[in-house]
Amino acid sequence: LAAMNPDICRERENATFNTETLTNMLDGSAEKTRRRREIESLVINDPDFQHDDPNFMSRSERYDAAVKKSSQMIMKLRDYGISDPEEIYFYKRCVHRGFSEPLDLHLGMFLTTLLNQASPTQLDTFFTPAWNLEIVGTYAQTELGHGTHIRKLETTATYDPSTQEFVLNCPTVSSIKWWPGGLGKTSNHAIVLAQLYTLGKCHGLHAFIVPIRCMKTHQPLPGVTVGDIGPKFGFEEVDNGYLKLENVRIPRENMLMKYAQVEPDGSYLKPPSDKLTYGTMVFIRAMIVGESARALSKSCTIAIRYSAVRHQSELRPGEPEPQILDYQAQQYKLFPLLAAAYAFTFVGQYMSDTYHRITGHINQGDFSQLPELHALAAGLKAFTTWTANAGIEVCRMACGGHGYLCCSGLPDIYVTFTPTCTYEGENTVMMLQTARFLVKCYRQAREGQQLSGTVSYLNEQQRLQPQPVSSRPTVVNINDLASLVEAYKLRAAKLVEVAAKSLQGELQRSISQEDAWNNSSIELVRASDAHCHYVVVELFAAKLSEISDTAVHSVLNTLALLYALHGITLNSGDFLQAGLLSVPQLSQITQRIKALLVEIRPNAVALVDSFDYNDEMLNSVLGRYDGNVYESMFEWAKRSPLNRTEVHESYYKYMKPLRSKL
Ligand SMILES: CC(C)(COP(=O)(O)OP(=O)(O)OC[C@H]1O[C@@H](n2cnc3c(N)ncnc32)[C@H](O)[C@@H]1OP(=O)(O)O)[C@@H](O)C(=O)NCCC(=O)NCCSC(=O)CCCC(=O)O
Ligand SMILES: Cc1cc2nc3c(=O)[nH]c(=O)nc-3n(C[C@H](O)[C@H](O)[C@H](O)COP(=O)(O)OP(=O)(O)OC[C@H]3O[C@@H](n4cnc5c(N)ncnc54)[C@H](O)[C@@H]3O)c2cc1C
Repeated sequence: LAAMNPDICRERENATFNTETLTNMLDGSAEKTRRRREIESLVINDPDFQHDDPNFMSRSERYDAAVKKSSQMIMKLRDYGISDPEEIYFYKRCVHRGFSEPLDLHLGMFLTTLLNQASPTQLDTFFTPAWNLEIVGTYAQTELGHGTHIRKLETTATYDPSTQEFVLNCPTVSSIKWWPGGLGKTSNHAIVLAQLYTLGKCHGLHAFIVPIRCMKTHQPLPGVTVGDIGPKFGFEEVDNGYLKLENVRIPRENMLMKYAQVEPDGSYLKPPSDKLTYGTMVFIRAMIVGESARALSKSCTIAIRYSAVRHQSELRPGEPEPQILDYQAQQYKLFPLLAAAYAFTFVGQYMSDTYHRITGHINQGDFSQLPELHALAAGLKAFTTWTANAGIEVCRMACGGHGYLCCSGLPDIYVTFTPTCTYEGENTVMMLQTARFLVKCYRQAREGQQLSGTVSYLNEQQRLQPQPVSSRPTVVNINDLASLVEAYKLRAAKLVEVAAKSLQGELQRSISQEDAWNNSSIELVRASDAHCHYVVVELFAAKLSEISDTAVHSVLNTLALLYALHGITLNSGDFLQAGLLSVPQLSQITQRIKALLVEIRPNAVALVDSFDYNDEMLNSVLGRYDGNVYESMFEWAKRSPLNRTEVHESYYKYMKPLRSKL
């Protein structure tokens, strides 16, 4: 075993807090950390789950290996008796080393949609076979022609009372289902979102369970055309698919009927809210917030550990080359992202808790908090994925040339993560959904209604009217987190007002609501962004009050300040325009940020160690815990398929004959 790299050892000795304490806090408790590690080691020490480097495999081999692992995983989860959803998730994440896999849609959306939208009788019929993987399903909503605007989806489900069946059709090319994960080759069922027609009337989008492949032979059923949509930017393990349905008949009982219903004679019973069909999307959006934290914390782990062992250039003439982590510019790239990774971890926990709390109420028949849940999940999904997406690239480039190698792990993190900005609701579209809610709340507050929850700040609109800077004694205290939270709140209030006024102004030019909305999109997206930014800063600050360990508290407080101040510098125009900040304060903030970078420097490696990514999970030669990067890069390169022979066959086929001809 090679010795630990001395630079990275020194980093760990210099930390001012106990890594394990922080890891326990991130997991929820010491017991939870123990259990997570136990589950991870079950996978890592399992010979069936030895991980061949996918970079040296073809797409078909990667799909094959992923299906093999998933099948074994299901057996082993049974054998070990792991049934807690969180524990299943740890196990699964470790089995697939963070890659997406063909059963993702079955586990994440097919089962979830059944649980939330099937009637009790339907659950009896479908859930157990689906849980036992006899039924393997996907969530088939998006079509070639429409992903965002789902009201315009064209697939139809027409009720035939004479046989008590629905007849499904994709009548046009643009109505072919396109994208669903696991649809191409893996699934034998799909939850298909289709326009419901009964007794000659269209009732909009509803969910149907459609068998697509024979349960015995796995051949496509009559009327079903199904396949893989081809190679993508990433997601190579996943058979995202197409599906064309032609006069496919399913029993009446296959429409999910917990809320809306079609009776045997074809009469239609309305759901209590027509947005309940969209529930699974809200769930996944809420979960994606935590994924943003993971993608960013992994990338920071790689870039910061590597920056601690990499030496380059001269800082002072004649002295040894410094660790690149000692360059202020390097710290300025990485530490704000590290702070964001922590912020998003806490926001992810909050979003998951909030989802479960409000879904609990919905299951009791109380739908009152659904609009806020939707607005929050949509906005935070967009806000955190945008930041993490850009941040992964910053981390990769901060590793110089070696970041471009697949063995750095960063390209895979990027291509796996970047579609979160698009799927489950395109980010701009999601921001506009949040804005719709914010503008509505703003108007309600204006009319004197008392708002609660994350938008309660809009109640204070009168008090919030920004005054000229000169008439205020102090604007914001840049050393005080509570004061920064307040500034973010005021900025959000201001930008919501700007957006609402833009709408109002447009309407006064007597154009339609819809055109006014389109002409105000820039302001609307910015309002949502500011609202989400406020929520994130607020939650980070709130988290600090829960931390009892003083050393951990101190280092997280530094990170929270950095997160808040860095966000102000990125959006300084807003804060200046709103009169929340003075010009001299801007340069004070830069000075303060520099001081915070210096404070964080000795703890940087310990802060990424606390995320506790096992080397097997991180899958990065640059991010190795022991810091021995060059040796393992050289070993990895030797395994490149091009190196299987000393002389490649192309030499004999092309170069050698060419030489004799010239
Ligand atoms: C953009 C919208 C939201 C627009 O919907 P619409 O019905 O036309 O709505 P509107 O007229 O703008 O608003 C009407 C109203 O509906 C509300 N609403 C909208 N969505 C929800 C929701 N989920 N929960 C609760 N409420 C919702 C809106 O807030 C509006 O409310 P309001 O009228 O203002 O009171 C919708 O079409 C949509 O959600 N599009 C995005 C599609 C999407 O997310 N697809 C995901 C496919 S699955 C996938 O990508 C899986 C990948 C996973 C993987 O591979 O791992
Ligand atoms: C890897 C991957 C996996 C997927 N898995 C699934 C799956 O399992 N099941 C499934 O059903 N779908 C799946 N999808 C599809 C995905 O949900 C859609 O691609 C997504 O919802 C975006 O819709 P779109 O492709 O129609 O984009 P478009 O809506 O065409 O977006 C294109 C551009 O138009 C803009 N735009 C659109 N509407 C508006 C508006 N109202 N206002 C302002 N701007 C607008 C967008 O901001 C964007 O810039 C997957 C997609 C990917 C990439």
